[in-house]
Amino acid sequence: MIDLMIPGEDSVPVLMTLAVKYLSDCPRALHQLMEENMNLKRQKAVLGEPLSWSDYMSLSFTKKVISETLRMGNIIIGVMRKAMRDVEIKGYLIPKGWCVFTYFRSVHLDDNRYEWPYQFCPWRWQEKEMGSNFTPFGGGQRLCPGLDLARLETTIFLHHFVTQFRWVAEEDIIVNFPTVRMKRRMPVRVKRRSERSLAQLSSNPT
Ligand code: HEM
Repeated sequence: MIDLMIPGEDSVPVLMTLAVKYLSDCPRALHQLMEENMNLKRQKAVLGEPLSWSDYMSLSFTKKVISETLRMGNIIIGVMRKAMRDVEIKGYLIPKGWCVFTYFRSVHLDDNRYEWPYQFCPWRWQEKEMGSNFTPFGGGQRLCPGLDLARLETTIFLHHFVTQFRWVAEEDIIVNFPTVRMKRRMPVRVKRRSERSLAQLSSNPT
């Protein structure tokens, strides 16, 4: 249990914080995310049903926002491996006993793999599957077992945050070393949406 809690404890809040940061800086993405989630909230209010797994699966733009946040944010910047025997990869020899650091940031922000890599662009995820160019959760035998939970928790957070609150983010910058964090801890002024606007939402589904 401890093994699951320690890696899961910090990474998901960082993912949520970065999503709020990128969305604050990209009003078009925020607007589309809000529309998608407001539509779902309206439907659920009309039907009087709680959120379900299929609702989660239907939030396609929200998924893209999370993928793009993972790509740009690089919450885990890379992973280390030790060669247990001589290994040859694409003509390069990694001798037995050597340690290798695979640096995810260099792949996720490589302009040969992603157009305008420093631009937050959730729409890019419509175009192609990123495959081995996208490894925020690692890969192979040590693939993060919390990857679906991390995405689910972040989706639930974003759904409630954008449908029930408005916010204004203060200026802040992302620090990438030694761990990813916000320099000023990302101060935001949050205001709950009024009861009236939420009531209008449920009485006027269009
Ligand atoms: C944004 C969220 C997360 C990111 C970016 C992330 C990333 C990663 C990465 C890259 C690895 C591979 C480490 C390696 O290969 O050496 C890993 C491993 C691991 N993660 Fe996550 N993780 C996240 C959330 C979580 C959550 C929510 C949990 C648990 C509830 C979790 C549990 C673990 C565990 C137990 C391992 C070790 C797996 C092993 O060594 O076999 N992670 N994670």
